[in-house]
Amino acid sequence: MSKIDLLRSVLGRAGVDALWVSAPANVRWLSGFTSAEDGKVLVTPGGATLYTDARYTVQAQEESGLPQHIARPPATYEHAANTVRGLRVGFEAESLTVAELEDLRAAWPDSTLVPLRGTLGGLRAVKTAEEVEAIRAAQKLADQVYGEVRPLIRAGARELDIALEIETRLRRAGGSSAFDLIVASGPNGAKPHGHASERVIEDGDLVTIDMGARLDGYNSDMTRTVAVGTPSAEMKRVYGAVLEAEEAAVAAIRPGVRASDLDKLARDILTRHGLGEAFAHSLGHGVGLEVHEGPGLRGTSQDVLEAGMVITIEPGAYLPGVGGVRIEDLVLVTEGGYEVLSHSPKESV
Ligand SMILES: CSCC[C@H](N)C(=O)N[C@@H](C)C(=O)N[C@@H](C)C(=O)O
Repeated sequence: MSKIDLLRSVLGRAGVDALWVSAPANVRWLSGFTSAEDGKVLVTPGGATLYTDARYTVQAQEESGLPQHIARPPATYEHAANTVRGLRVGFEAESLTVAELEDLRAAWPDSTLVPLRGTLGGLRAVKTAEEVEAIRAAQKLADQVYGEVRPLIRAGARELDIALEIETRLRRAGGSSAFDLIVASGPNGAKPHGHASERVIEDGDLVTIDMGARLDGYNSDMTRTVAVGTPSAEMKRVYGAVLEAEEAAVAAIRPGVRASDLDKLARDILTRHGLGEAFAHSLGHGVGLEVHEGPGLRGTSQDVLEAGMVITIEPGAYLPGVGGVRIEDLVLVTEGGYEVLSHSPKESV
């Protein structure tokens, strides 16, 4: 079944006849068109059209097999008005701006606009074999670059210099950084998203490196925390607890497991070590065309793991003024359980 047909099969359940797709990752997934600047797809019972502007005429022809219409709003909306007349048209509540919604309402007076959440995200959570290979390739590049840069993480180096080395090597290999790199040393490790600063790494620091490669549009995500010299007994204990939680959560991955149960499993372990409050975020998330996508591995998640999902498992513990630890693997859910896609070593601390 094509992706468009798969989407049509869920639109009825969502209570709409058609969908106006505006989130760049969803546009790309449906149409193959890669520009995040200007691309929309209208899916109706009888067809699907890719809308973009004249800067992307050639690119759209090269990348997408969908029929295309080149225009800028409001001409885009006026062109689509005939097609959507009398239809209930879903729109992506998480990505359409209020201004765009107002313009759609003005241009489509004879349609009913219905806000939808997660319709395409739900479909994208289970990857095709090609998508899994793309993510595997991105992670392979990340593992290679991490291995090259690991010897540079030592006392006297600045966090920024480590980040620059990683970014440069990802670029040279034809990829890019999937997100603003996290290199957080010593007390900076207490910030889960401590972006690389001018801080000079000191003897005794733990250093958290959270990095991802983006290759052909697909992302990877992995975190390692390493010791420079000998860390304090307290941070060694924290590292051991986070590693225990991470390994236990990975080992519990299989189709049918509730994402919220996995989060609880890891959280309970950290709580037993007195670090429940220090685990300040969710256990993990899906990874694909976006670094953060479905399923969500958090306490409130309704998601259930399925074979073909690619997820992260990344417990952490953050102690303000002291430091932090996060350990993250990228994992494919398989029919029989799981396959860890990230292969960078987890060092003993
Ligand atoms: C801004 S991209 C950061 C990527 C990083 N590896 C990451 O996923 N960090 C997690 C702590 C995170 O942001 N988790 C989200 C899903 C959350 O808990 O809300």
